[in-house]
Amino acid sequence: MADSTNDAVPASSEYDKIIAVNINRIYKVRQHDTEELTEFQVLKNVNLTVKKEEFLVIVGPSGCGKSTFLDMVAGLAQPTSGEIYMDKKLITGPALDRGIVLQGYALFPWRSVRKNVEFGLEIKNVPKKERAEISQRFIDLVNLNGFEDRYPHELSGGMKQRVAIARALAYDPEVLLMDEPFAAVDAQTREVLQGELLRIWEKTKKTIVFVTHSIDEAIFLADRVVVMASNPGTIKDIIQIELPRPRDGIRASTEFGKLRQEIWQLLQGQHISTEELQTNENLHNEAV
Ligand SMILES: Nc1ncnc2c1ncn2[C@@H]1O[C@H](COP(=O)(O)OP(=O)(O)OP(=O)(O)O)[C@@H](O)[C@H]1O
Repeated sequence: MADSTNDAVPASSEYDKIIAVNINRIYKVRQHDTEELTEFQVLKNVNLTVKKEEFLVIVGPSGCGKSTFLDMVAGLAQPTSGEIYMDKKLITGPALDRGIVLQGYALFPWRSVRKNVEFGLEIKNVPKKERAEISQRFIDLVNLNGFEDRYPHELSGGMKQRVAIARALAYDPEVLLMDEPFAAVDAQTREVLQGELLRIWEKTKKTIVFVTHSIDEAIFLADRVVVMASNPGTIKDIIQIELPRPRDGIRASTEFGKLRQEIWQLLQGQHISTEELQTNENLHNEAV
């Protein structure tokens, strides 16, 4: 579905890419015992601006509405009230200007790596020769050179996720929407993919909205981290991540530790001391 212009576009600067205004999402849920329909508010008054070429990461407790919000930016779901604009145009449905990378890869099992990456280009009617050139460029970019003719079941989890990223990038969307894309891979592969994603982002200058449960992943990747609270889903705070880039080796720094503690406290809604933080080794990459 195409996006349409809207008279009531909110004031925005030339640096704004996506603007969400007063987003509310209410589901009607049937009670098992009485069969009555009750309202369940998932998102309440969410206002958020994503800047052009920004890497924005959203963290928050399970069920706070992160995926719901991302689905709305993708145009796959509609708010009950409120609007989301991209480049001052109201988002009313999905379009190729927004690429989506989900947890669990969602590759086409009957298509080879090359054919998966070419999918969006086929929809855009890009001629065959050009398609082959573009797909090869993105296969190389995600370090899958030599695997072009493999099928998804012949790849590791990390490789499948690389294909999903290459597929989303190949048709050149302006915005990349990523919903826990690395949740299904092992910790080591996850760090490799995070590094690769940053390298690709710096090279391609996309605007990225990325959802994760991992505080470390959020800090490592983001320009800003949006911390959400649940019941109903609201934005609790937005933390600017001013760590220098490139960020290789940054996880061990004091600044990184401070940010980890700050976000952890926000998510817990309570104060915990540095000592407590350090004694909990699992906290590093723990799901929130
Ligand atoms: N179609 C639906 N009908 C009713 N409730 C729904 C529906 N879809 C989602 N929800 C509810 O909305 C809430 C938010 O879901 P959402 O998947 O956006 O949360 P999330 O923050 O992404 O969670 P997680 O981190 O666990 O993936 C959840 O409580 C979920 O049960």
